[in-house]
Amino acid sequence: MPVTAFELPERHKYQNGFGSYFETEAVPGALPVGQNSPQKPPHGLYAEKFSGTAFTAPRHENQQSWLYRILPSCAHPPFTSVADGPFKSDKPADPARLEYIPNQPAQGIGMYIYTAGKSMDNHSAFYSADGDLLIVAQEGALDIRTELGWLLVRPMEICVIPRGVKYQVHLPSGPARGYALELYQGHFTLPELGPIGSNCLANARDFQAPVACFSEDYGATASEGPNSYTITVKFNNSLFQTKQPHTPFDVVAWHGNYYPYKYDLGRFNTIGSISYDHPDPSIFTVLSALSDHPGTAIADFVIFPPRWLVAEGTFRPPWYHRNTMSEFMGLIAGDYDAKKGGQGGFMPGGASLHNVMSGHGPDANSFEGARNAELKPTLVGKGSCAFMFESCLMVGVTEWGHKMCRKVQEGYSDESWGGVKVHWKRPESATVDVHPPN
Ligand SMILES: O=C(O)Cc1cc(O)ccc1O
Ligand SMILES: [Fe+2]
Repeated sequence: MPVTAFELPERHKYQNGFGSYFETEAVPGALPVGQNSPQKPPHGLYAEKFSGTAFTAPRHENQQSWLYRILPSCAHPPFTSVADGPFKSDKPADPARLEYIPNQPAQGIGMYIYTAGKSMDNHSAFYSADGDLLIVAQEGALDIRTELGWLLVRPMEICVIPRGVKYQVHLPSGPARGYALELYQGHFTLPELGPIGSNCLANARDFQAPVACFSEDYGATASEGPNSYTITVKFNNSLFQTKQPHTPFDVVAWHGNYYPYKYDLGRFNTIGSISYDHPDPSIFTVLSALSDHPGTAIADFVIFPPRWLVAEGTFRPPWYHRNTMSEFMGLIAGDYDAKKGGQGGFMPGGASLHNVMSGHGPDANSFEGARNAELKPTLVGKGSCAFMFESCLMVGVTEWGHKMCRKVQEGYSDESWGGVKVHWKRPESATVDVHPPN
């Protein structure tokens, strides 16, 4: 079920819809009427175009918003490199001979597990120039102040912060943990529904965009006043910083279809087999980032929410498989029916990576359980939700992910599948030709 609603502050009002064209003003009359860039925008605001696709992208893909703000984003001193940041790429000068290849636009995805113990301060903001960030909250709420307004993202909710949107994260319920997927190309879409029809899975009306909300701390010009606001940017996987005298959260009104949004996973309308066999998990896709090849995603965000299993004569958990796509899985709450938990099991906050063509499936205990289970209608995953980032790209793991995090579970393969039993019984009537001899 959806996350329980409680009284939200005024700033947490939302506009509902996916890929919609919204308009919102925190002060009446702040949006210009009938044009985007009047000679003098209302209330002395600056008009700023914010594009999420190339200007000439086809209409159905085009994403942009117009922001009406107290000062334009360009009003800041130069950025300098953050040499000791986590994405450090600075190297001392050396006499090596170098040749340069032409720059390629970033492609693909990045996957992260985050933990946070303290809120960002009111004078800090961050943005990624590399891609859109899909955040999966697992523990602790994130109250995210963005240039376009606030999003409260609680466990069992997700949000997407598009490339370039500045934001500041607060932790209203204490320490937070979760997962994120950074998409370096394109944007997320809702999956096609095909014969399912015009509703189900994630419905467009359940996506929520913020309303405009601004603060007023500014110097009269870009260079006036103490440079007390720190802006950090992730640019080509390196961090850079600048300080400016005015708040970046000064957007009084905006309109457009390029904006951050959130979604409550409890609203997902899950579809499954009502006859037999286990369908492909693509029926659980919430959001998809398409490649140029139809049906093959750069990234799919797939969830495994509580659902009724009724398939007859069927091995109900996921089958054993090797997948041409890579599968990164996480557990938001509860347990997962292919890995029943306990010692060496899949735990909330944990993750697994089954890369391209790496064989996997239920662990031996889950397999034996499901093989012998009575096939009555069963609610699986009550109070639980696993998810998967699935990609057509092979996934590399950083030094941090391999070693430095010291969280890689020893013996995972053996504990999961070392104990799978042979159930093969050769029929006595069968004649077999075993060659070469063992
Ligand atoms: O590997 C997994 O647990 C994820 C998964 C679930 C499923 O129902 C079918 C295929 C699949 O990869
Ligand atoms: Fe899988």
